[in-house]
Amino acid sequence: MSEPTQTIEGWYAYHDFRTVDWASFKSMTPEMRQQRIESLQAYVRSQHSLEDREDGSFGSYLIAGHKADLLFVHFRKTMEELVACKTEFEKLEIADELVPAYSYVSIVELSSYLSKPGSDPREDPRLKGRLEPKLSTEPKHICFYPMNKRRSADDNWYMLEKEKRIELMTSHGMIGRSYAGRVHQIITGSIGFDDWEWGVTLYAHDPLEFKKLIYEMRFDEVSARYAEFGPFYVGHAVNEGELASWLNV
Ligand code: VOV
Repeated sequence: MSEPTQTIEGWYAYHDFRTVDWASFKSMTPEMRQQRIESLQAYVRSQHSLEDREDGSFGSYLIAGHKADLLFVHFRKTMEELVACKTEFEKLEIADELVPAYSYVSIVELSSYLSKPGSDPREDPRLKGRLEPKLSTEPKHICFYPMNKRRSADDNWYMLEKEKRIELMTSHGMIGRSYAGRVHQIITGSIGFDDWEWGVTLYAHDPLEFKKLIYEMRFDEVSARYAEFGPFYVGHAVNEGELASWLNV
């Protein structure tokens, strides 16, 4: 049996994708619509104070394409808090018009592939920021997709020797690092939590960087041979004011 890789976990993550029921929204009186928009604005405002208290983080995004209209990303300290924030959202007046499109439950994960032998990665002062990411400081554009490492008879990631996995992840890390300052990644582990093994959340100032990076990684052995991907979502961050004008009909 090959040796499992040690991982360090941070905040729990809930990616909540929604589609707007425009027909229902348009059929309302302007007052009813306004009331619902204001309920969402107040909610978004309240979520931003999480970061000040270091209790979690939150981001709201508009999504391109027909798979979803909106994405709300929640980071929390515990799984219970993650469940509670879902319930809190469902109780908002506007929740009936924001139909669930997709969701993903995971936890921020750092693996020890590239840590120096004998070192304790927890002593790295940069670790807290990586395990407890502040979404308010991320670049505007977001890309999310879930993925697996392949477990087929010929190409089984989980049967590779640790040394081979380190070699492959080193090459992966080198490609990733050549995008430093252009793409920032948050890798969340989801084995036992959701249908895929990892969630990949990328941030960039220019969405074209997502395509460039993901394309380049497809040629790298760890992605070319071992990666399997779920649906891709791309969009950009909006504050409560932009969200309100976007919802206005
Ligand atoms: C900015 C881009 C970027 C950078 C710098 C980067 C670096 C790194 C490092 C250094 C490490 C290992 C240590 C750790 O920190 O965990 C990882 C780990 C991981 N990655 Fe990565 N990755 C990036 C980007 C990046 C992308 C675009 C993808 C999707 C792959 C693709 O083909 O679409 C990805 C996936 C992952 C995964 C699933 C893991 C965990 C694998 C496991 O088996 O445990 N990743 N990644």
